[in-house]
This record gives sequence, C-alpha cells and structure tokens, in this order.
Amino acid sequence: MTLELSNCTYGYRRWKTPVLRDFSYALPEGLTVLLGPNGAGKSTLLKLAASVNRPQQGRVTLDGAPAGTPEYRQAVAWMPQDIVPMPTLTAREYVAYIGWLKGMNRAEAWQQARRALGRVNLADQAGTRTNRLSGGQLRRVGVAGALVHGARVLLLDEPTAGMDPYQRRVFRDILRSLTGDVRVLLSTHDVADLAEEADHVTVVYGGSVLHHGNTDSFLTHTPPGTLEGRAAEAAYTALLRDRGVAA
Ligand SMILES: Nc1ncnc2c1ncn2[C@@H]1O[C@H](COP(=O)(O)OP(=O)(O)OP(=O)(O)O)[C@@H](O)[C@H]1O
Repeated sequence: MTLELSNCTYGYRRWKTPVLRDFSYALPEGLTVLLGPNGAGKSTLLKLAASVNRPQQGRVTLDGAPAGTPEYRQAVAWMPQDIVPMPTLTAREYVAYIGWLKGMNRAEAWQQARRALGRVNLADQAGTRTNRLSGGQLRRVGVAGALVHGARVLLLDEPTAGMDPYQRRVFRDILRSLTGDVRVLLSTHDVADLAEEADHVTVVYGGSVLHHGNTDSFLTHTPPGTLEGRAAEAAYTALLRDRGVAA
C-alpha cells in the first residue's frame, strides 16, 4: 500500500510562490515523523495527502488510485492541526460524526466512537460537549477521530501538542498498538519525544525534503558528546545547521 505525491505543486495564493513545488514523496511503512521549522510546509503536505487540498499540478495517489475518491477517503485519516470544537456535539457525537463522514453506518460509527475514545483515555468525557473540553482533551478527541474508522493511513498534524506528559505516553502506546500495515505520517515539534520511536524521519524545509531516511540514518547527525535522551533533538538541529538552515 503506497501513498504517493508525484510532482505536486501547491500554493495558497496564485500570485505567491507555491509552498510546495514539484514535490514528490512516498510514505514508507510504519511510523514516519515529519519534522521541519515553522512554515516549512508540513501541514500543507499533510492536507494534500489527506485530499483536503488538491495540488494545482501533480498527482496524489494510494496504490495508484487518485485522491478524493470515497475509497481514498475511507482508507486515509487526517487529524488537523487545529481541532475546531462543535458546541452542539459531545465528544462521542463528534467522533461518530467523523466515522459517518468516512462511510460508516450510524450504529457502527456510534459504537466505534466509544471504543476510539476509550483508546485515548476519554471514555469518561464521551458525553461532554466539545467546547467544554480542554485543549489537550480536544486533541485527544482529534486522535480518536483519526482512529474511529480503521484507516490504513493516519496523517496526524501535531497530535501531541498541548498533551500532558502522561497523555503523550498514552498516545505513543496507541501508535505502538497499531497492527497490520497501517502507515502513519505524523508532524511534530516534540522532536525528542517521538523521533527516536519512529521507523523513518522526514525533514522538510522551504517546501522540499531536506532529509528522508530511517531513524538510524537521521540519528547519525547527532554530534558526539550529546547527552542521552537528547540525540534526536541534537541530530535535528545539526542537520538543519549543516544544510545552512537558520531555523
Ligand atoms: N490558509 C493559508 N493561506 C495562506 N497561506 C498559508 C495558509 N496556510 C499556510 N500558509 C503558508 O504556507 C506556508 C507553509 O505553511 P504550513 O502550515 O504548511 O507549515 P508548517 O510546516 O506546518 O508550519 P508550523 O510548524 O508552523 O505548523 C507558510 O508560509 C504559511 O504562511
């Protein structure tokens, strides 16, 4: 199963330089962490892969089938960077609604929403309206929304932002519990937290891929003498500096 962006160009304004230009990328197996400075194009890449936005040029495909079809949307889950609460919906209704939008029937979506909320430790908030949840709780509802329909590709935009350390651990356990050929592309600024857990690391800058490879190859950028537990952060900083990026 391959999610692929081929020669994609995307800009938010026609008269401005595109954010991504002739951008090609194939999502590898397992967990890939997507890193890059603010404004590098991480969210833009995720939105193209999620078929939320369409490239002005190029193609986005899953096993060769084009993005935007119902099959594609069912196979691919996207958690946006900003989860917008819906004041009229409870956490469970919100997650079930995502399941329904992704093609589940109502009963199944309702059932799976309960399960997904349980996985993010929010079963006790299932009946709380989403506008009454804390920022971290709302992000966990977003993660539940990405899990609800059993997608084969998870695109998660800064899923751990605002989560407390315990919930970040719960989230890492969820990632580890994904079975079968589920591919995950996850953007984060919590470099230390996640990069060492990943199978692959992709670093983007200025709309291009600055580094892409398995985690070991990323960690070779760690300068000698780096404190234990700081390897990923130090590797990231060294990599940007070596490529002349002042982030
Ligand atoms: N809706 C929008 N309208 C206009 N420009 C946008 C919009 N969204 C993003 N951009 C611009 O596109 C570029 C890439 O933004 P993007 O959000 O993809 O970066 P990012 O790597 O996710 O950044 P961050 O780490 O800050 O979330 C930035 O220059 C940003 O200002």
